[in-house]
Amino acid sequence: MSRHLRIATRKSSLALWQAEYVKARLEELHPHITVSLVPMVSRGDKLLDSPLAKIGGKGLFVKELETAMMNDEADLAVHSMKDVPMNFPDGLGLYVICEREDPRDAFVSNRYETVASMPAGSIVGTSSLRRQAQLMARRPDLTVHFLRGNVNTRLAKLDAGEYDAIILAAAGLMRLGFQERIGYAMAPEESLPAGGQGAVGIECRTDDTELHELLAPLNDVDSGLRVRAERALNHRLNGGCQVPIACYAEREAGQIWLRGLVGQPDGSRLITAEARGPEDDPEKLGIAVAEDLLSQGAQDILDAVYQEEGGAR
Ligand SMILES: NCc1[nH]cc(CCC(=O)O)c1CC(=O)O
Repeated sequence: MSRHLRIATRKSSLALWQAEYVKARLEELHPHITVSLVPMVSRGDKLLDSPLAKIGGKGLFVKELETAMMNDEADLAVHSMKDVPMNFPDGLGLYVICEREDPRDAFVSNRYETVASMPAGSIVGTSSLRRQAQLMARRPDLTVHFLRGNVNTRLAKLDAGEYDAIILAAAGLMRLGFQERIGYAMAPEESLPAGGQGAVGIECRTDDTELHELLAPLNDVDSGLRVRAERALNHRLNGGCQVPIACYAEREAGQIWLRGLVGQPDGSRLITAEARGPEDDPEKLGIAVAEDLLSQGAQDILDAVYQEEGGAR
């Protein structure tokens, strides 16, 4: 079967890396197909300098790619699972979750080895309320400053001396060849990752069964089960990557072990929950852990964050 496939992708270096990765895998698996990239600018990219939390909206990074697929200008889109909303427009679906890269957060600094060794008053850059909440809970004496932009921009701002340290996803650094910049990968106990962090997913049209077959070998069962549990938790809490929700699933002794956390952005309160459940129903486990968090008052924290976003912070 010969076919030409078009991959819709954002233009950031990380998005392009991920699209090139899927292109290479597809061409290696299926010598008779050709693959090209259709790079495009998403609303999220145009707004990179403003706090995404404020301009609100999940799916800021995927909408343009979805429109391209629906208009038959592209056949598939490659996403960081962390940024993909739970629900898909009619006619599109998520068909593959690829093998997950390191899901942990990375501590990056030119001055200090660890969070613990930073003196009081040190400035840490991140724009993730999830990272901020967990950092401030441990070290209320540190100062968090806003930091957005793609991976290269963030490293450049660190190197310019604007921050004593920054925290970003290990996966993005590793994919772009910056692994030597990682001071250390933070254990889930120190910084529980965002749902889906480190995993790449592939979205395409539901009626393109020929493409579904071509994509099938890219699916990684282990990563898929874990990310499904995490996404179910996020979905139950109605959260995207702009809210202080963390969750991380591992497989252990034939079960899925899911940990979840909702944190007050200033670190004054962290709500945690965890549970183990059967591998045949990751969604049920995700919902159960989410409901445990809700029963402990997570909604109050989330409501306050949403209110802040809607306002003129
Ligand atoms: N929210 C932006 C984003 N989306 C995916 C990644 C990193 C790679 C990944 O999780 O697959 C990043 C950057 C970061 O959080 O540092």
